[in-house]
Amino acid sequence: MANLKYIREDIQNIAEAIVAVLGIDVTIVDDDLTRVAGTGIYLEKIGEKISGYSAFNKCLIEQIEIIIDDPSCNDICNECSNSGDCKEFAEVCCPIISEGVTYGVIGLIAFTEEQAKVIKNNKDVLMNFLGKMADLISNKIKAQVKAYELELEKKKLETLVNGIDKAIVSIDVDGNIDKYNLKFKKVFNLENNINGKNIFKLLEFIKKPSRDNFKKEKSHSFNYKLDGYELKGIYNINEIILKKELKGYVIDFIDNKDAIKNYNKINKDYSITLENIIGNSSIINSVKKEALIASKSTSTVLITGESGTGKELFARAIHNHSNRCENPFVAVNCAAIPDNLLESELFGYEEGAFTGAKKGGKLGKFEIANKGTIFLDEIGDMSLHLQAKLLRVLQEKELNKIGAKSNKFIDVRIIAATNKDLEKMVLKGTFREDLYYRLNVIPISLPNLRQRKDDIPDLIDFMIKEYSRKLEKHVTGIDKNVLDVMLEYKWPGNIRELQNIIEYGVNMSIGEIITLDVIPNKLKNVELEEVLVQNDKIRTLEELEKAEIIKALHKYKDYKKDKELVAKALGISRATLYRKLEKYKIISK
Ligand SMILES: Nc1ncnc2c1ncn2[C@@H]1O[C@H](COP(=O)(O)OP(=O)(O)OP(=O)(O)O)[C@@H](O)[C@H]1O
Repeated sequence: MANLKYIREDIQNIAEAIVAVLGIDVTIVDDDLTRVAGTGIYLEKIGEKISGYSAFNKCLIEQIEIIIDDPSCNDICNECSNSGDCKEFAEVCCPIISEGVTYGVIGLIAFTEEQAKVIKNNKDVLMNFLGKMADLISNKIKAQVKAYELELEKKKLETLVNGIDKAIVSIDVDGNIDKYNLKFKKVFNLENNINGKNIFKLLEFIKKPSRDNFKKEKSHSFNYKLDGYELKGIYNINEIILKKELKGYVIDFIDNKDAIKNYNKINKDYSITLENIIGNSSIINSVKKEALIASKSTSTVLITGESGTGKELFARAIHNHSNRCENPFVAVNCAAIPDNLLESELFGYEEGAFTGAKKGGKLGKFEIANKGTIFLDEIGDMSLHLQAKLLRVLQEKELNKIGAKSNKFIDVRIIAATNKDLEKMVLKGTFREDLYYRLNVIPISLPNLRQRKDDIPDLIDFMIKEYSRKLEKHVTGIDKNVLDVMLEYKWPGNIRELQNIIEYGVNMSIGEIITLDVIPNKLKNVELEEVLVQNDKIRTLEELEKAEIIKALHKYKDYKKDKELVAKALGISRATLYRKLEKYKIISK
């Protein structure tokens, strides 16, 4: 990227300074033998390619200095194509070299006898002088290369900073704006020229950093309002320190909505769609169809189903299929947050709403989910007081923030979920009937795993792959016996429980196949669980015998001589015990 033509002005000045001192004309050519500077008759020939000047060519190629003091008997001149017409009486030329690369040639040319005499009489001095001039030019080239590299770095940084999806600005120690990216101006609706303006005046919410307390004050929440435009988020300040001296700060800003969007993007269930929810049983397929229809509507959806059946997964898929998918999906677990905090979590509050309220107020989940979807999980656990507030939001589509003077319009799609029987709760008076009907516009009932046993093999396959990858194991499948056990088991914890068992199995497996020995006993002794649960049912003697055998196996499962102890407890021989295990198809370790 270096060429003499980029510093043409500088080298022309050098050429003219030489003529002024020596009275001999100067010409400078680049590595292409194109004249880039010249004096006397060469002034008009700048830009032309020199031809036949073989001394310059030789000087350039061989990186040597050349003096011709008598062209009539000089070998180079004799070979030169221009030898008949040459008007030169003498010449001195020197290569311009920087870091081993030749960038051109500088030469002194005598067009009169007198000038030639000066050259002849001062050969060494002139050669030395010309060498110094060539060095001067090569230093200019180095500076030009540095300036180019710096400009390139600057351009790269500018492109990088503008490509970041975050507003960024740098300021000097007094707060005067130095550099910023496009997003910074866009996010704060700022006018065109903000260079040199003071950030503490422009964005009053920014606190001037104090050096003593800098670490503690690095991050703050902010609330920015300008002509009806409002923005809330977090900003971080970082120091710019050069050679131990504070030179300024870089401030970045995260809009609360952006933060949620980004969270959603990295969350594993972000991209879940109905097609990639595992399961092909007829029951789950018809639920998927209902969910697809629900995704095209804006009405409230109520998803019911036992714990771990995939209610949140379906809620996300509905959101992702809807035309709100580019906007936030905000999940709130109503049971996990104490009632007194849930209100501010959902609806937010204004600054100064109550003692202890945060400066700048707090954004509620409903505001964050604006234009998107809010997922109210475990809605059955919401207090009656909050149920009333939620009902108002649903009816009026307006939000009344704690401490706010007026209501705010919100556009949020609600998907609620519960594993409780809301109808029963309505009858008992613990859930508002009006809210129940408002929520239950599109009901979706998720089957438990017992009702979709056909899906178990696919789910197991999917989970084995997932955990093998995560845990860096090479487990590829399960033993047929394990699958039989799993198909028999009742799965009270549904898919989440299946996930736990597979994760444990993949962890514990030594080989490629998950075998019975890494499967928890509760799965193997299905009947025992039933015996303990259904003790009021009348059973056949065979059923009773089988149950007692399982009970005994369970009791002595951790003993070394378990079969012997079981047989003894049941009052039968070991051989009879084995026969009965075979008969009742009881799997035991
Ligand atoms: N069809 C499926 N394929 C694969 N994984 C699934 C499927 N359904 C659910 N899961 C996984 O099972 C776990 C439980 O699902 P999810 O949290 O959606 O259930 P839930 O009904 O909302 O549970 P809870 O009522 O306890 O909140 C999650 O890790 C989810 O990714």
